[in-house]
Amino acid sequence: MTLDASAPARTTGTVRVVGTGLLGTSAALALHQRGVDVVLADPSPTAMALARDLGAGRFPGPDDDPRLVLVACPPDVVADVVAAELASHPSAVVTDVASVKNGPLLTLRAAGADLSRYVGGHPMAGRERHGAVAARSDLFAGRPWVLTSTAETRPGALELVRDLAVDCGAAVVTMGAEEHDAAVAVVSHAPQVAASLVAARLREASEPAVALAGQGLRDVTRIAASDPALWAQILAGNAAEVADVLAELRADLDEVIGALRALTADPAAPGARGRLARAIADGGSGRDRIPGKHGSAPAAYATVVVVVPDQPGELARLLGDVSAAGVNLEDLRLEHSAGQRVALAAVDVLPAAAEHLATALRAGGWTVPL
Ligand SMILES: NC(=O)c1ccc[n+]([C@@H]2O[C@H](COP(=O)([O-])OP(=O)(O)OC[C@H]3O[C@@H](n4cnc5c(N)ncnc54)[C@H](O)[C@@H]3O)[C@@H](O)[C@H]2O)c1
Ligand SMILES: O=C(O)C(=O)C[C@]1(C(=O)O)C=C[C@@H](O)C=C1
Repeated sequence: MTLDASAPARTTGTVRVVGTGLLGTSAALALHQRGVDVVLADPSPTAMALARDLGAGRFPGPDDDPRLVLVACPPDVVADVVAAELASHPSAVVTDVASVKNGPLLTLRAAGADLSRYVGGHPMAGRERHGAVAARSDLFAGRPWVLTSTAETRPGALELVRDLAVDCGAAVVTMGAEEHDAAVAVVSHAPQVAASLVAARLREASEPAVALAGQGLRDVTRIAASDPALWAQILAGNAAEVADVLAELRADLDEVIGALRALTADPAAPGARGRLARAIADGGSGRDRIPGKHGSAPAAYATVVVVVPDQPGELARLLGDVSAAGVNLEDLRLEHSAGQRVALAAVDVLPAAAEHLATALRAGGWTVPL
């Protein structure tokens, strides 16, 4: 998805982005592309220079007077950095993007920071990579961006931060910091632990076993490649909530293990198959609740599978042909099989367009298995 960079930005004045890694540089790129004056700051001169060279904004000058400061540094220093920015820019509204919200808020309140000018934030978008080089201007497009204003927040501050999030292409959701932390424990933090633990089982698997890995394993373990230092901070910052979700997960796992042990002892163990089926069905019911694009209900897309030769430019050619067929691409997944010189592209489109697309691609010389 691309943002409409030609539409005028709602954000006016200078935005100072502190922490020019993945999140900070992605927001800076989105804002700068829409004409917003973006100033970049990071204790790492390399991170700052990279962000500038990628087109995310400019270096700070002596006369900068930011209207808005976006803090995108690691969670364990976020409260200190927000407090310092509130103090150094006494007329600016300060927001942040840290994945935990209640701990930093309590620290700021205890330190006597001016909370009237602080609005906590958390875009529900990211990647398993970090640093400016992984940044993308469309990272937030269509994704929820949580804002956690408080009773102390002064009028207008929330709207200013809302405009920034909207200029980045996000859909703003407001909630309290505690409610946020409980929610992300279920939808982000416990899933990260589960993915990492599943992937960790692969360390001792034999080479022939790992070579059989298919798309299911890749889907479940993508985020296992996340940054351990960042996640240690996130999990520690939301420890009680994440522990509660994981304890429920452990109880469910114990049920499944119990059923499997019962079947090992007696292949006809009464109730065991039912418990296994329920575990899978419950997962399906949970998954069905995940919203689709723009927070809407998941659309039931049809998938057209296309064989793509493993050569430079082939995927771009396929995307060009999908577009030339007049079909909107809703999603795309690539499946590589070990030792094969082709990949399978699973092209998701609206059901009404699937047959037309398959016919058009076959006519264009693509192999589209029935
Ligand atoms: N990675 C994700 O998927 C994701 C998604 C949503 C929110 N977040 C949150 O965004 C924040 C940044 O994460 P990221 O993935 O961009 O990490 P990152 O490692 O890519 O970038 C962090 C940047 O902060 C800088 N930094 C370190 N200490 C600093 C300090 N004291 N003051 C200012 N800058 C400092 C680093 O030099 C680095 O450039 C974190 O709080 C994280 O919880 C991350
Ligand atoms: O998609 C990813 O790779 C993410 O890391 C995204 C994700 C998430 O769990 O959804 C991870 C942590 C952030 O705080 C917000 C977003």
